Amino acid sequence: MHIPVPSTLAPENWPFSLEYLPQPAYMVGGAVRDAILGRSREYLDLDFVIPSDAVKVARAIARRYQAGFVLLDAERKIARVVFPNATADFAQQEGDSLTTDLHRRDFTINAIAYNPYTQEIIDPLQGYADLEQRQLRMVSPINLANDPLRLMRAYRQAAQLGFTIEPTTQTTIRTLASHITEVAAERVRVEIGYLLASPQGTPWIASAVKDGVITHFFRNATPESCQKLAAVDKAAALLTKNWSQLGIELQQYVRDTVKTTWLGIAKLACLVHPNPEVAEIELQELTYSRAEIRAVTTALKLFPRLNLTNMSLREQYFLFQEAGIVFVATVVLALSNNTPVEVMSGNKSLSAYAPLISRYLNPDDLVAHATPLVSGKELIITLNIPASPVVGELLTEIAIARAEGKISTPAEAIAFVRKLV
Ligand SMILES: Nc1ccn([C@@H]2O[C@H](COP(=O)(O)OP(=O)(O)OP(=O)(O)O)[C@@H](O)[C@H]2O)c(=O)n1
Ligand SMILES: [Mg+2]
Repeated sequence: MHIPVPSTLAPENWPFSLEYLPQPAYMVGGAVRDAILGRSREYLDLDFVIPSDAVKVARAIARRYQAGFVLLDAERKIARVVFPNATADFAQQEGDSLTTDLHRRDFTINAIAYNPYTQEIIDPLQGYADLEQRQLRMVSPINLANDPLRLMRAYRQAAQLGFTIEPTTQTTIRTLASHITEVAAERVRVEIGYLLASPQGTPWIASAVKDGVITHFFRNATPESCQKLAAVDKAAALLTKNWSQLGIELQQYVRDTVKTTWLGIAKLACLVHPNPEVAEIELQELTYSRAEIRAVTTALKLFPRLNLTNMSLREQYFLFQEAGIVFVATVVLALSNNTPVEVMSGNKSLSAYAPLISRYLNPDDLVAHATPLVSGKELIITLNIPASPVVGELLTEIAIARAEGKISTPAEAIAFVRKLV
């Protein structure tokens, strides 16, 4: 079958010139797949297969373009060149022909090659037909067993591409599910991260749970946990509709080294064991960062409190102190846990959170974003008291009294604590 070459594949769109590639050289993987699908990629990530000297080629290109160079796998000869707006991986061809190399890959849609010199698409596994049918078909069961991360990649790519998993492939994945434990935890975490971040991720996480691919990491994950994920999606959509700023925050995480968004944190909280201590162990084993683990356990601990009615200002103050920036994930979790998916469309339950959300979104709010009227040092000097935990307690009382409108100046704060000590 003749497959038209998408213009987006052309070397003019690459971050380096074709003349630096030996002949032959092939582009493979996600970039070819996505170009054929007409899918635009926010970040250019190219994969090349080169019959020999792949690492040398990569090194030469990195040098010529003053780009970053990373030797990814010395044994299999894979190197990465990092450009300002793109990454290109150069891998030595596996086996003695391109066809052999393509036969060692995970899914047929990822085993299509493009020869930039001849402008040919090479598709020995009929990946194009599967692209047209929008399905992930394994190249072979052995390939899945050889690198069991591929079991999870199936769900992740189905979610990202809006594809289905071809039935025989899915049956094979179920059979091989227990092999997922052979994979480095970090690689698993990355796949779970993609699934959590994908707008279509929830039904595919549910499939992966059902097929036994995720349950080795989250032993408590059940079909009910997956219903909670759906409720989180719905809660996030509702909150976002009413408070657009929350929508922006849900997609963000303070530290950019950490990829999990607040929405992802809320979803993780549905998958982990409900006991925060057990959850912590599960997340540690998956190599989540301390910040991510703390975010999940904090949201788990705090969300029931958001469902209390008539919280005093003092209670609200402590809630915000403990939650900090995890408030966004906590409120999503509270809304999703409190209300069944079917009735969540009514605004009744939503309005229960409105006062807290307004406080959180107002940087001048004295309950959610308390700033000190006086410092601990000032208290120690003015009141002539020793440094001790009492100072912290007094500062808290000042902050609460200020939020309650009882005091508003440093002088009033000092007078207020004099009566306390
Ligand atoms: N466990 C893996 C990882 C990758 N590949 C092959 O290597 C290619 C490039 O891998 P990668 O960049 O990780 O995935 P992509 O399919 O390119 O998807 P993405 O859009 O996430 O980059 C894949 O298309 C596939 O052919 C594989 O067979 N098995
Ligand atoms: Mg890729």
